[in-house]
Amino acid sequence: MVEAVETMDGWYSLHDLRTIDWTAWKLASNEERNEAIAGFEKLLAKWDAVEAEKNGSHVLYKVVGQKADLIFMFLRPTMEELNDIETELNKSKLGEFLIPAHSYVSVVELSKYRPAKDGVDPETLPETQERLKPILPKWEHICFYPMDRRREGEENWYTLEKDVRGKLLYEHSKTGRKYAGKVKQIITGSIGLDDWEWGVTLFAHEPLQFKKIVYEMRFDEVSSRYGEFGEFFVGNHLPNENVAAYLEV
Ligand code: VOV
Repeated sequence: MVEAVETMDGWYSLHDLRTIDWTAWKLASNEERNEAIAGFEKLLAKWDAVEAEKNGSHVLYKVVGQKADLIFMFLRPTMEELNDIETELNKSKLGEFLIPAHSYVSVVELSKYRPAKDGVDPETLPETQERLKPILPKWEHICFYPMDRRREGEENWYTLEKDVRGKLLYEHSKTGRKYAGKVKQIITGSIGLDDWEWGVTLFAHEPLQFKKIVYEMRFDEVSSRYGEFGEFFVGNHLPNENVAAYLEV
């Protein structure tokens, strides 16, 4: 019988994409706009405080292209907290000008393909815990897309033996390691949570590195034979101090 791999699961994740209703925003009075910006800055400060306490993490980027204007990624210990964040944003003044564009629910995931070293459960290691509950990098660019492992005829990931899958992912990790310092990845599992099986969130200082790593990985067997990909979203970092200028009309 083919064996599933045990996963280690960390913080829950919500990718929340919004389009700004610029027409309504321009029609709003100065007071309304100022109130919306001040309220949003308060929310950002609240989320920053959660991050400083290491009880979660978040990032905000401006999406390039027409799929959305903003992409938030929130990480929290529970799904309830993700729900609270969405609701608070929806009820906020700025929320009146935000049109939902897309969302994705998942959980930070690492898998136990490698045998335990000296009988130590990797999940107990501090470095594993740090990767399961990561403080998201605030690098200049983000790239997010969902993916599946193929389940068709001879190309069925779910009928491969675990050691074969482990070997293919090891090859994958060797390609990934070439991008150390250039691309940072957060893999979130979404089987049973959203429409695809994994979310891939990449951060880079240079957007071209997204194209390079994704292209190079297409030739790894784990992607060429077993990878299916959804819609891609890319964006540029929006630091708190630039929010007011970004929203100025
Ligand atoms: C940026 C570099 C990078 C590095 C170092 C890296 C390493 C690793 C390791 C060591 C492992 C296995 C153990 C674990 O941690 O789970 C993985 C696992 C995984 N990866 Fe990866 N990956 C990277 C990057 C990276 C990218 C760019 C993608 C998208 C693939 C593409 O073609 O567009 C990806 C996908 C995944 C997925 C979906 C999984 C889970 C697969 C599953 O079937 O269980 N990944 N990955």
